[in-house]
Amino acid sequence: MERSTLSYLHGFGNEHETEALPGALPQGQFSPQSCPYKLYAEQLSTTAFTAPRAQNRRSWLYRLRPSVVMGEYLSVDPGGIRTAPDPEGVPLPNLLRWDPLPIGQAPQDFIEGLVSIATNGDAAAQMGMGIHVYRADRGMGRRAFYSADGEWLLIPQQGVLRIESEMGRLTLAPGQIGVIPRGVKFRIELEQGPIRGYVCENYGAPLCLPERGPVGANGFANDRDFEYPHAWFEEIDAPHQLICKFAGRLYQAAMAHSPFDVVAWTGNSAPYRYDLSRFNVMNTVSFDHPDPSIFTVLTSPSDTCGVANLDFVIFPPRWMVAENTFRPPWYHRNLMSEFMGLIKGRYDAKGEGFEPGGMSLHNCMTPHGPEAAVFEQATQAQLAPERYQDTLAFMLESRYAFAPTAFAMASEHRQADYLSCWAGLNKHFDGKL
Ligand SMILES: O=C(O)Cc1cc(O)ccc1O
Ligand SMILES: [Fe+2]
Repeated sequence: MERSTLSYLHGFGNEHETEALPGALPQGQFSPQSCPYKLYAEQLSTTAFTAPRAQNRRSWLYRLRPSVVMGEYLSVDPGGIRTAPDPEGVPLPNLLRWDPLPIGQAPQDFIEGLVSIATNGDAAAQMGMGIHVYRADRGMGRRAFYSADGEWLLIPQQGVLRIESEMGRLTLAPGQIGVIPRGVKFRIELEQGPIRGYVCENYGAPLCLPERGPVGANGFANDRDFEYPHAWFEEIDAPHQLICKFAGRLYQAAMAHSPFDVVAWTGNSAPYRYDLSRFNVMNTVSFDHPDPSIFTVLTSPSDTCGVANLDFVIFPPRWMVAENTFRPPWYHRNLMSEFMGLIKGRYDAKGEGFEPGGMSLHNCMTPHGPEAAVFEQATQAQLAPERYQDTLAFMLESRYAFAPTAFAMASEHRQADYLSCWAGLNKHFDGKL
């Protein structure tokens, strides 16, 4: 497999500018009468034209042909891909957990291997998300994809992939995340396969960095660590297939050339990646277990201040120093619904059963917390400073309850006995202090 060494532009949401050929970007204006190299100018708006300036996202693309030069969209089978509201999906209060989905026997590319696990909200109302698992052992070749339904957050768990997009190329390995804005055409190639990971298809407001509040001007995910691709293009006049996800359906359109023909672009909406090891972890240095919102990497706000459409939260390697404290996550019930995955290692509330590549769903107000063995250990341990090593879990937290898909409910990889990991939580109360 080819291994690429790509360089990147830095800074979250910056007004980046990049050209694959010198002088390809028009200077001083976006839309001159004729563009350098006789390219076509095309604006890509991923927020409304009139969105407030701080949230407004758009880029100008300078390409060999405008995107409209393509065949008609024809409806195709969506395979395992589902979108909210999913008629087969029922939001359930039950605690649910899945073992990792195997990568499979038949050769499949990123799109062919996609299967949806849960959805929430309503794509048409631009709220909520779809959660999918991707599995692939070959690249997409002359197939390209975009979603009109939402922005795609890729969370790799195995293998190394390369996002080849209209706006350039990025590699992605476990421990990194990638975000592809709504509408941006891309294909996934393999650098080191097979690949497996999670996708969060965000129907709502584009992900942005959370506020820092009293923490100050630095910390958590720092803007400078977000990496954007340099412009890259190919000039291939041969048949390509464009697949589009629109209003929950999949369509396919023929193209007589590569859609990856953008020679230069400028703007603040483009795919980006972030290495989760750059997350500057904040936590207590005194006592008690803070809310996991301290680990929010990116958030998609809803229309209610402080109540997210979606928070992407991680549980990274860190020192644990809390004194006289039950250190694992507390037992709790939560307005927000929690979907979790594991990239590597062990998660501190669970032992065996929550494996890398696995998933759990704890919906709105469903009680949960550490399993019995973790409780025993945590209440008796000597509380010395301890480093949580080689571990990386994540949570997609949302105000909207999740509906697992029919596939996820029927899957042989769903753990029917998940509840039993709490069964050993016996009563210790004896009426005495
Ligand atoms: O339920 C979970 O495991 C996620 C979680 C972790 C934590 O440290 C505090 C609250 C919470 O929901
Ligand atoms: Fe929780």
